[in-house]
Amino acid sequence: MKFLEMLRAAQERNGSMLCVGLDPEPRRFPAALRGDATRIGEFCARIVDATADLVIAYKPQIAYFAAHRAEDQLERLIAHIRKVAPHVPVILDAKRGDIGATAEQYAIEAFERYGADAVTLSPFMGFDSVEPYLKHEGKGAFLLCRTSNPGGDDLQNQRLASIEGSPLLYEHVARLAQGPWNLNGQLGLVVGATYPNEIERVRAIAPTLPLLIPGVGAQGGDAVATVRAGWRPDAPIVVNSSRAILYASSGDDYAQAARREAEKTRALLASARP
Ligand SMILES: O=c1ccn([C@@H]2O[C@H](COP(=O)(O)O)[C@@H](O)[C@H]2O)c(=O)[nH]1
Repeated sequence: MKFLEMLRAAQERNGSMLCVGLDPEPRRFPAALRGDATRIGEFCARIVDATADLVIAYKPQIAYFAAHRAEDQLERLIAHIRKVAPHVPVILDAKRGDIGATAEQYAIEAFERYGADAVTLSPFMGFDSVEPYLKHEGKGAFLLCRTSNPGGDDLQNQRLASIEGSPLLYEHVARLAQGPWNLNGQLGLVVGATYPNEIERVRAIAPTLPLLIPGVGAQGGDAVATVRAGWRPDAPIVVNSSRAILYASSGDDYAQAARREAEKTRALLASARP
């Protein structure tokens, strides 16, 4: 099944726009696991077990694994997701961007080593840095467009005077992804929940693309405004929350607490659907 089909199927089956972000930080683990980087995979697997019927996707952020030499645990975690939640797509948040030859290797890493269904990419180096990912049959790629951090303004909100209509950079990225760059029909965009007006603008430019929307929860993005701005019946929105769910409790009940927080967020997102 192609990535977008998987996403639509998971949205339907779990009635969800919520993506749980897997950003494990051993120093924030419950006492029995705290500080132990060898138990990253186990911590995340319990979160997956507790939320598999509530989510549209999982988004492991690779830095949280690589920082602790835990890439092998990430491989096993994704295999675990395949086993307990085969209907839920995995988006590897790696934000890669490099020349074509190197991008080919990054694509192999994401799709063959880890077995991810989609990956996040920086479009900054242009189309030849994105193309190698599109050659992997049925795999998805989300291009950073209007990111959730305040520093996103520095470049993404600059006007491109040399392009017809003088679009802002993030608007231009949205146009490219909706149009000429979307060779395999599996491209999406990353837009921060902290900027609902920009989500609306991106939606106007890219009406059929899936949007990956981080920034609700710990970053304070407005979940209701996000759905109102981005929801379309035929183009999934994938609203990510990581820390607010992973660390809903610092006790042994962390997985149950994560489930309750995920249920709450899923319901809030659903309540905002037009
Ligand atoms: O614009 C972006 C792109 C990616 N992220 C990533 O999403 C999660 C957010 O974590 P929270 O704990 O829910 O704040 C994290 O992995 C970021 O690297 C983003 O925040 N903004």
